[in-house]
Amino acid sequence: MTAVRLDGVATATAIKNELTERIAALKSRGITPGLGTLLVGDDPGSLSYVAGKHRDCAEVGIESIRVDLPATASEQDVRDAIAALNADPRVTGYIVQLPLPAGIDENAMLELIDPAKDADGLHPTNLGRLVLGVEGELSSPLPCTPAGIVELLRRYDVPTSGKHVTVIGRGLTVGRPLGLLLTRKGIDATVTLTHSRTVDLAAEVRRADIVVAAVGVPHLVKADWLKPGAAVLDVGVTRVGMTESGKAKLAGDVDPAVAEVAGHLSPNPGGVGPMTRALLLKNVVDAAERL
Ligand SMILES: Nc1nc(=O)c2c([nH]1)NC[C@@H]1CN(c3ccc(C(=O)N[C@@H](CCC(=O)O)C(=O)O)cc3)C=[N+]21
Repeated sequence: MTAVRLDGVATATAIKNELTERIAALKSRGITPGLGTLLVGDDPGSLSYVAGKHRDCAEVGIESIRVDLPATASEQDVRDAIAALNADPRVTGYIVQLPLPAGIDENAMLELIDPAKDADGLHPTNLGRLVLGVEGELSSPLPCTPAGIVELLRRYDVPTSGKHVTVIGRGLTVGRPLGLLLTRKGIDATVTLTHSRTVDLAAEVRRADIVVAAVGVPHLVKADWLKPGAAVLDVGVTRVGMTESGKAKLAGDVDPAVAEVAGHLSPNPGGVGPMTRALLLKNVVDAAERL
């Protein structure tokens, strides 16, 4: 068997095309959506993700405002930058790129974000609305990677209702909110949320119809762990060296041999990463439409 490729690049392009019309409609009402990014330090991965987000904005006609602080920035510097983003009328939504350097209290910084401008859905109010299952008028931004994963499954008609999903990783940006999203009414999956203390991870993966790997352990998920035909989403990325031309060599959380057993597989790169960025743009447009 060779798995159907869950093409995140093509799907993200489709989403961006849909957003372009909504952005034009906002502009005709005099509202220009603007995405702010706050990056602290010079981690090469984070620099590359932030650059990608600004490229995406340019592509769809969202203004983008970039704030970069040096790795030596104090917590007060970060507080000040967040206050400035909250006050800046050009910024209709923004993200604080994670992780922040050691010594800066990440949770405390996330609490300072104006929930109405929280493009990542990581402010406690918005995470709380995800737990409450608030939908409609007050609907909150969803964390971008979980929303991107669910959207990728939906657009490829991979059923979730009543299906068993094993999520590997309990981090703030992926595993933990993904468990909440997948168990919402309308998505209706049964979720096993695993982590570094899980006993017999292979057994938890083996009973899954859908496996989401988001831990940053290269090639952790093996072909012989899978139920044949399962859908596999490879989210983690680890820099495992450099190519001769000086580009970073990246490895996902899923062993490439999984493609022979899985029914669907998201490549990495080219899978969930571009979807994360597309859903970030959607959060920005949603927030601007609520203005
Ligand atoms: N507050 C916050 N929100 C985030 O959403 C957030 C974050 N912090 N910190 C880091 C992680 C990681 N992340 C990625 C986004 C896009 C790609 C992506 O597009 N990757 C491309 C390849 C890399 C590239 O083109 O630069 C791909 O998978 O095809 C990867 C990783 C968002 N994150």
